[in-house]
Order: sequence, then structure tokens, then C-alpha cells
Amino acid sequence: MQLIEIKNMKKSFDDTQVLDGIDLYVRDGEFLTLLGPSGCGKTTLLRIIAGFETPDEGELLFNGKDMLRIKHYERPVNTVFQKYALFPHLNVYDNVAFGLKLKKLPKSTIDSRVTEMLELVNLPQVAKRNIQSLSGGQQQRIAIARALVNDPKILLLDEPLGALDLKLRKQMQFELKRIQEQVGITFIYVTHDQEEALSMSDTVVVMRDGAIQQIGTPTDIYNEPENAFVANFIGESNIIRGRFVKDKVISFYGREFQCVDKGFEENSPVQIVIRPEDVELKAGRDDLLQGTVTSIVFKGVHYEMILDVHGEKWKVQSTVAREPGAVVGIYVEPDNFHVMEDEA
Ligand SMILES: Nc1ncnc2c1ncn2[C@@H]1O[C@H](COP(=O)(O)OP(=O)(O)OP(=O)(O)O)[C@@H](O)[C@H]1O
Repeated sequence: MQLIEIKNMKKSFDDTQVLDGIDLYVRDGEFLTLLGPSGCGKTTLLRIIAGFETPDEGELLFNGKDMLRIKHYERPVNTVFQKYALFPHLNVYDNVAFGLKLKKLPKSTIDSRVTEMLELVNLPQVAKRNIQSLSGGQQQRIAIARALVNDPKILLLDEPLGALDLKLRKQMQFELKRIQEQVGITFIYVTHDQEEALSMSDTVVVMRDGAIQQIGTPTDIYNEPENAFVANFIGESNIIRGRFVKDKVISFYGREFQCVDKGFEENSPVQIVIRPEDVELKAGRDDLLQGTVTSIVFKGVHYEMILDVHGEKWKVQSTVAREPGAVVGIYVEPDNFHVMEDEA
């Protein structure tokens, strides 16, 4: 069931087109992330869903119903921002209870709902505490509790972990995913951090310059990027220009290689994406493509090396260290060549 449908949505600020015909469906109960570089339009799209911004063209439907005419406070949506936007003069209880008090619910109902929400975000003991006495991570949990207390159908999160340090951000990624699974509602999450997107989402939407580049599961997006922009933005890649010779054969650097991708015209120019972790180094294999190690860095679990391969730099990973100057054979499994149209 599609909970949200966005059709041909366009938005400009002054003369700049920020959204350029967005089509997107969001399923009920999914964790969907809008991912893209700064300025690609993801916050604008989120603000249109929230009702803080109006598109120039296009449709926004919730459960098949037009939402663009509905005021933001009447939409079944709540938003969590990077800045926690909590009331500094109220304690935790009053912050979380705020929306319920506006509805004039009985105190016993408010009490039990606030307790439930504080338990959900793993902070059952802090109801009486002053907001400012909490850490950044705790404040963000309270902001999430406050956003969920009114039972929204959709929670919008705009870089909610952006202000936290790396370690806390990683902990909160697990927490957010757990909370989303526990409450079972739809989360739409905005970030420019690809690791965050891959680790939490059911669906990742990669955006660039107001347009969607690819929609897929984290594994699809990582393993089968649809174009060089996605490949480059998600993880690290070596991108090589070559030719699609014929079904299951590509060529670059004057050699032919087996691949599994097909469907391109014979002899058409392509870009070939190879992940650093998919390059296998084989010593003493003169029959393979050759590379010369130019630098090596120890990364904890593996070494990261730069190779000179036919005058181009390749980034590779290996658990075995090779000294700069060493010449190694390079092998890539056919299904680790990701072949895409040459956009240039
Ligand atoms: N209210 C506004 N008035 C004018 N320009 C705006 C407004 N809101 C956004 N923009 C511009 O629209 C473009 C897209 O902004 P948006 O915030 O949607 O991008 P983003 O992908 O969320 O980026 P970031 O991660 O930096 O927030 C930017 O160039 C921004 O300056």
C-alpha cells in the first residue's frame, strides 16, 4: 500500500529550480531516506511533505487524498529537526506532554502516554529533569518522543543526528531504527551521509540537482548503482572508461574482461565501476592486468592502497600489505564489474 504519492513535483526559489519533477512513492511502515549532496533539494521536498512549503507544480497524496490544501498542523505528520527545537524553559515531561495538553486530554492519559514515550526512547528516568541538563543525544531522544507522542502516521527527520559526534551518531542510528521498527510508522529521513542512509533505511532515494538518480534498497544502491554519480556518492569507486564489446564482455586498457551486465549496444562506450574491496591482488600473475603500488595506509581491518594501473589511480583494499613499488596482478570477478552508460 502506498502511503504517500508524490507526482511530478517542481519547486523553484527565485530563478533556481530546486525540485525538477520528483516522482516518489512511500510505503506504509517503511524507513525511507532522501540522500544527496548539500543543496540537492532534499530538505525542500521534506518541507513540502510537512506542509511548510508549497510546490509550484505536482501532486502530494496521503492514502490517495490530496494533501496540498491541508494545513501543516492538520497533516498526520510530525518533524524532528537537527536542532532539537525543544522548549528550554520546560522540563522533559512538559516538553513531551506539550501536544497532548493542547488536545486537552485527561491528565492520567497524558501521564501514561508520556511514560510510554520515554520508555520507547530509553530514557524512563528523566521526566522531571530540566532540558538543558541533558546531553545532545538525550535531547534528541526527547525530541523524537515529543514528535511521536501525538501518534503521527509519518515522522519526518531532517538530519536529526547532524549535531552529534560520530560515536553518538552511530549509537543513535541503531536507536532510530529500533524505534521505527517498534512504532511501525513511516520514517522519511534526510541526510547527506551515505553510511547513515545505508545502515538504517529500507529504501534509499539518491538525489542530485533536484532530481532522483536512483531508488532502491541499500544493497541495490551499493551493488548496482545506476550511474557514475550514484557509484561515486555511495561508497568509494574506481571508475574506468571502456567499451561494451558484446554480451558479457567489456574492454578497457586494451584488454577484454568477462562481466555479467548486458543490454548495451555492441561496441558502445561505457563506464565501469569497481569497488576497492572487489579488487583481488594476485602476486606473480603476469597474465593478469598489472598495477604498481604507489601508497599504502593501514585501516585497522585491512590495508588501503593506491595502485597505478595504466596511468590511472585505483584504490584497492587488501588484508595483505604490499610495499610501494610492488607490481601485482589484478583480478575482478565478472559480477563485480558494474557497467553503466558513459554519460560524458
Ligand atoms: N526559502 C528559500 N528561499 C530561497 N532559496 C531556498 C530556500 N530554501 C532552499 N533554498 C535553496 O534551494 C536549494 C535546495 O535547498 P535544500 O535545503 O532543499 O537542499 P538540501 O539538499 O536539503 O541541502 P542541505 O543538506 O544543505 O540542507 C539550495 O540552493 C537552497 O539555498
